[in-house]
Amino acid sequence: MDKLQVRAAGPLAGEVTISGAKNAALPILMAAVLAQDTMTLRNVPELRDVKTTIELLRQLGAEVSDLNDGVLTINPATINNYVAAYELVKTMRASIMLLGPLAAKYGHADVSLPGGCAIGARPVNLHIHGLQAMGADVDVVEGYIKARVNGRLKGATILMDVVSVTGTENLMAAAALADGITVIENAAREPEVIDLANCLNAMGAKVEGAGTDVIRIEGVERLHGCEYSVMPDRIETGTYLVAAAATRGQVKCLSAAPATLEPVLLKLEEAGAIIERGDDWVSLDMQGQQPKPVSIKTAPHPAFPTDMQAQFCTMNALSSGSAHVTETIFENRFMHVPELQRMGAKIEQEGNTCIIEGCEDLQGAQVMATDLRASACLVIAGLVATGTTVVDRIYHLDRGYEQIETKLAGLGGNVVRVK
Ligand SMILES: CC(=O)N[C@H]1[C@@H](OP(=O)(O)OP(=O)(O)OC[C@H]2O[C@@H](n3ccc(=O)[nH]c3=O)[C@H](O)[C@@H]2O)O[C@H](CO)[C@@H](O)[C@@H]1O
Ligand SMILES: C=C(OP(=O)(O)O)C(=O)O
Repeated sequence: MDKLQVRAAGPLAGEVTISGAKNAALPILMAAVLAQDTMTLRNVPELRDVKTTIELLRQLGAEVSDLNDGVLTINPATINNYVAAYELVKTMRASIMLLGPLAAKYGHADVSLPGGCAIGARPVNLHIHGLQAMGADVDVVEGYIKARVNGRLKGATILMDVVSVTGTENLMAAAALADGITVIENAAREPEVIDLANCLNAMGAKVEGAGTDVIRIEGVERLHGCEYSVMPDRIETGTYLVAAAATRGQVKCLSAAPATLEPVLLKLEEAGAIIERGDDWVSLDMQGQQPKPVSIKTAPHPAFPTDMQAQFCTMNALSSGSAHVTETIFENRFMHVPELQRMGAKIEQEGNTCIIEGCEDLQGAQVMATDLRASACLVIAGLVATGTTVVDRIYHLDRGYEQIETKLAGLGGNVVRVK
């Protein structure tokens, strides 16, 4: 199993090119199932989750090219199997996003229940209830969600009890082919929901209101293939900005979309960073200063994203004071805290809040990555710690960060992958 060996090498400095967003690419790749003919997707990141999605689509019978310099073609016309099997779904929860498109296009979807993961139970009841409201018969049998539709799904008004990103995306994609109008109330407003809506509209769908909490979809009878470029990854961007802040360095992120990460940029400014932004770039400069502590509370967009919480824990652990970090989205998203404590971080957890006392530096240790963003926060800690940090189980990291060791090395970081 691969590990990352990280050593401090002073402040990070330089430019890094941001990849396409994992959380936009995955729903878009799965929504390709809805098209009549070939989709050409650009800026697709080379990630383990993308490879898993390609494998899932191929198992359905779709003709999918290999990923070449960010370009992927998917011809869904050859799909003849409607089962997303446990073996792949268990490695990637986002596979649930095949449920809506398969049910809408083929009237038949058997998608393995994804199950919980390190950060929480992550139920999918809202995905199921929404499809039922659109007229699908949905049962959970032997670990599989089995959806059957007689004819077309019917447009419906759906109130989401909880704001769910993939729940909104699944139902929005399904509604694109439904008969009539679907209104999703209390919809997620994340930028990735907008990106999926833009792609669906490029395929001929009629989606309005994505990015607000009410999305209206007028179903159409068929969707065609299109060319679409996936938005830049706002969480990858935020991760490199925090890495530079924690090392008291400077970084310019290219091919980024700063407008999608405003809450993170505001908190970095509060930490003392000088942030500059253009349409497709954002830079951070700490001018050699230790970050100031910043309290954060995660919540659905446009509030502070849960996917940046772990990285901010590391930055606060290296700050000049005391901060509170409160997680309100997932019930178990502090698995990185004991690992940071092993590196000398002063963190006390009380329920869903961590109280963090900053210090000048951490000590290198052998640590275990428990999920994607926990892995990133441990790598950032290793960039500042004395001695060597070895981050184990980095298959989590490979799910969502393209070539992290190469990109960090380009900024002067000392990060080596060891087999
Ligand atoms: C592939 C992808 O885009 N993943 C992102 C997506 O995950 P994901 O879409 O799985 O997360 P959700 O937005 O659905 O989860 C938000 C909350 O809703 C709850 N819930 C969700 C669905 C449901 O049917 N019932 C229910 O109770 C969850 O347990 C959680 O407490 O949004 C999360 C929250 O921004 C991010 O951390 C993930 O990176
Ligand atoms: C939690 C995440 O992803 P996923 O929903 O794919 O597990 C993440 O990107 O931080």
